Amino acid sequence: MSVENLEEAAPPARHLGVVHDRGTVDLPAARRAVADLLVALGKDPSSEHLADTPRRVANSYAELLTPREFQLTTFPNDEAYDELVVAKSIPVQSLCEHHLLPFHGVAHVGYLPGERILGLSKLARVVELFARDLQVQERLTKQVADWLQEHLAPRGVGVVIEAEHMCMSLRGVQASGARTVTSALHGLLREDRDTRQEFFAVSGISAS
Ligand SMILES: Nc1nc2c(ncn2[C@@H]2O[C@H](COP(=O)(O)OP(=O)(O)OP(=O)(O)O)[C@@H](O)[C@H]2O)c(=O)[nH]1
Ligand SMILES: [Zn+2]
Repeated sequence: MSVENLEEAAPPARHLGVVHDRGTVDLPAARRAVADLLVALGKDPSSEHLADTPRRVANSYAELLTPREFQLTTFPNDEAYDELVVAKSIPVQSLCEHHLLPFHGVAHVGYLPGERILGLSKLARVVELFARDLQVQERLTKQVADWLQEHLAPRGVGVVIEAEHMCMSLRGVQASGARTVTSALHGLLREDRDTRQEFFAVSGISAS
């Protein structure tokens, strides 16, 4: 089969451009601010050990706050697959907007296909899209669910995030190991008890 024929035989994929503009990081200003912070903390940013720290910290925040764009690739659900699709234990790491400290854990993202199915990697990419921001876990969970409902129009969506917050572990109450569980549901996963319980069971969450 020629290359052209192979391309013709490939399943039709639909690409939706995804741009999520939430402002840009001003790196020089961030570097200056980190140097000021070091001084405020009683440290000397001109010492050999700290000389490059403002640059590293500014770059780190820029990386953590800049979502990677991607194409939302979907395919026709030609086989009329009508059971849950769940991507389990997607690593999630984000920054708490109260303390600028990380929270990290896993996300379980599921949907009940309608007319189209989604390229599986996109479930993890949607989590990352919203995780690279200053967040609270509740908002992050809901943004992922809302976005999938809006862009994929499935018969249902479920998102569970389990995460440990460094602001709760390293400082303050120092509840190291405590994990927060949040969920957001749409469509049949919200309305139909059996479907919801199946999603929670597959995600390893007991839903009595
Ligand atoms: N709801 C929610 N709260 C969060 C999240 N991340 C951090 N927090 C909480 O945000 C709250 C901020 O409360 P404050 O009392 O203003 O901050 P604080 O004095 O540093 O509080 P402590 O952590 O209790 O010492 C804390 O209770 C954090 O645990 C999150 O994702 N969701
Ligand atoms: Zn916090």
